[in-house]
Amino acid sequence: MRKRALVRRPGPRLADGLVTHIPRTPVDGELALRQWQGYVDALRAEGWETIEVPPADDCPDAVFVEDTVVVHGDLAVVSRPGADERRPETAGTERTLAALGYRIARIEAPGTLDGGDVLKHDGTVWVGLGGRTNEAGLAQLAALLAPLGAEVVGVPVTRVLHLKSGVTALPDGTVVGFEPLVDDPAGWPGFLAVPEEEGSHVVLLDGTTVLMSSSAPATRALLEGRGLRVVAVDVTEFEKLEGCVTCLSVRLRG
Ligand SMILES: NC(=O)NCCC[C@H](N)C(=O)O
Repeated sequence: MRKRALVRRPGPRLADGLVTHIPRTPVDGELALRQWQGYVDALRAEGWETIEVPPADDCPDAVFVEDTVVVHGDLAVVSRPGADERRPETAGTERTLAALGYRIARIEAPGTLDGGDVLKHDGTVWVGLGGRTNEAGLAQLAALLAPLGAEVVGVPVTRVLHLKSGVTALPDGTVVGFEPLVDDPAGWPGFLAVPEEEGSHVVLLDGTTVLMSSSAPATRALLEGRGLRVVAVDVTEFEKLEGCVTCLSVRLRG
């Protein structure tokens, strides 16, 4: 399987990125660039080819490229971000995926949808509602993915920015999250509570390896105890903007 990932380098206005659920704290732009490079290097070291989406330097949050698209099979559903300021970010992602041969569809007004609200595992696609993504966005995504065999399920998200700010899935499908920030832990069969907020976010690199933030050492130990290999990266400057390891890339498989 060919493993490729879209990334987008942070722009000069990164420190002005949106914050919604946490207090604003100063972001060190130079450190952020080094951390982004470390993230890209970690993907490459694990066998992922990285493809840079052209910068969108007028958009402070453009580095969080995951929010601009949902890729399923050969279809790229270009998002319509719930925050107006982020709408111009999608054009570069669309061009990049079209050039790679993906079929393109778009979420249209009045729908809104951020890629960070979309969690996929094994044919099920959970979509977080209550923040940046609305019912119309969910309905459009469901209609676009139904022919591909995906089942789309809405879940409430009120305590964090995006669904995947609260929960992600391990390679075996176990959903992990920091319980105080998960709306309905009991709604996830086999939910595994992790001890740190930053431990909620895993990027699956292969069937036994996950990428996560080095801000969550206790969660790392927990996951290693379950037999997973963990690659940890520093993403503190992105965490200050409610970003995390998931939102810095879009993985393309196959
Ligand atoms: N998928 C994600 O978790 N994206 C993080 C986006 C953070 C950005 N500051 C925002 O508020 O849109």
